[in-house]
Amino acid sequence: MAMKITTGTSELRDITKMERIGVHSHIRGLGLDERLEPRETSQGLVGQAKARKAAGMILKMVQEGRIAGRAMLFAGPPSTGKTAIAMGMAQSLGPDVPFTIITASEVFSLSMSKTEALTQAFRRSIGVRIKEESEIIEGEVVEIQIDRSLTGVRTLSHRGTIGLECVIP
Ligand SMILES: Nc1ncnc2c1ncn2[C@@H]1O[C@H](COP(=O)(O)OP(=O)(O)OP(=O)(O)O)[C@@H](O)[C@H]1O
Repeated sequence: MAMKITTGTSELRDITKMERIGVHSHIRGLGLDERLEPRETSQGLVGQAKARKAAGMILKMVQEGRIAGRAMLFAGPPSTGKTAIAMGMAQSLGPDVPFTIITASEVFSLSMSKTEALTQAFRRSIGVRIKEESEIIEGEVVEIQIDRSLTGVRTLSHRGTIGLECVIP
């Protein structure tokens, strides 16, 4: 796929997000058995047995509703699987649990305030589904009446009425 790289901030941000999704797209869970023991290779993860088991124990407490609103800190050298295990936890919690990545450089960006960056990340994380319902009235327009002021003075806003001939089932 061709990608255009310009100095525009939004385009650069999109590419970063796509790359991050790509490098972890093989992860579908923590790869644990029913006793929370890590399978050697499972759900896209391999090795890191102790870390996966520890993450699985926390995950079980979350699933059972025993902990909520807490944070986990993953520490370790670069590229050792911290993000991968966090992604595995989110995947195990199901499709309704969004995985949101936010980098320090986004929070300290010059183009956006810290509050705005954090607000956007929270909005992505809470995964609110907005359902909008609207009533549609179908019919044939039989009359259009625009109300004009009696003095003849033009105003910016006009009120009017549209008459519809409808068939009500
Ligand atoms: N145990 C694992 N099994 C399979 N793939 C893994 C495992 N650990 C890491 N990876 C993959 O290796 C790459 C680097 O891992 P990841 O980005 O999770 O490391 P990190 O510790 O979060 O790095 P950084 O500190 O630089 O952010 C990613 O593509 C990730 O999916």
